[in-house]
Amino acid sequence: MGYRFTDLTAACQDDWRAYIEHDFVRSLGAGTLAEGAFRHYLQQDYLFLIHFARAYALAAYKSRTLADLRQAHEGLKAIVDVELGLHVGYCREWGISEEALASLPEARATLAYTRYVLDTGNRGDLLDLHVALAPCLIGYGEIANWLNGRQDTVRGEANPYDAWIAMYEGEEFQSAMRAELEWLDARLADVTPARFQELSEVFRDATRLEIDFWQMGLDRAD
Ligand SMILES: Cc1ncc(C[n+]2csc(CCO)c2C)c(N)n1
Repeated sequence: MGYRFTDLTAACQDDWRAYIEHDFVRSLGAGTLAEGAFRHYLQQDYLFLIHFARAYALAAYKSRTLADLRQAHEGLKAIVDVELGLHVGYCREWGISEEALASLPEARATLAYTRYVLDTGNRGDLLDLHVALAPCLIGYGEIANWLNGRQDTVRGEANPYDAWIAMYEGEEFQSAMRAELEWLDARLADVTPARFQELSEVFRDATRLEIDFWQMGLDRAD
């Protein structure tokens, strides 16, 4: 007992590194990622964000305390009122119109990942749901930090993907990531070994689905 978030990553170290250090991430950092792959990723990420908002709504439903209900409400508001708008604007800069986004077919990797998260939350409790969301919420912050520590990463105008890195290294995102880490550390502190085992499986599966999401971008898979 006395678990914390880092025990989840330690329990699936190979999958976690394969997610953080994926070829999509490396080439994005180096500025060599094919633009078509990035566009495909951005389009599917729009659908991902919509389902992610639904996951926050589910977190609200699963909340037993007012503090947890408020946290879920804030997450839902942030996505619906701010982040989806920013995403649509960013897509426009990449030549993807809002109309195109509205009629996108959903790729299998998007479908699998988002519905897995929602099913995990439905079947389990709020902690299951947060653990299923953790590779997304904490992984992207870790990815930005990992990229920043690499020699091969190109920053500034020389990298067409610089704005993407800047968003996830930014203080606003990094502080949301730290808050999520604290929330998880507090709850993991008193789970039993059997419960930790269940949660590790959820975390590993969600991490593998993040790997598939990167690969979908690279392969432009539908
Ligand atoms: C496949 C995929 N995984 C994770 C993120 C990152 N992300 C999505 S929503 C959110 C937090 C809500 O503010 C974060 C960090 C992404 N964009 N796409």
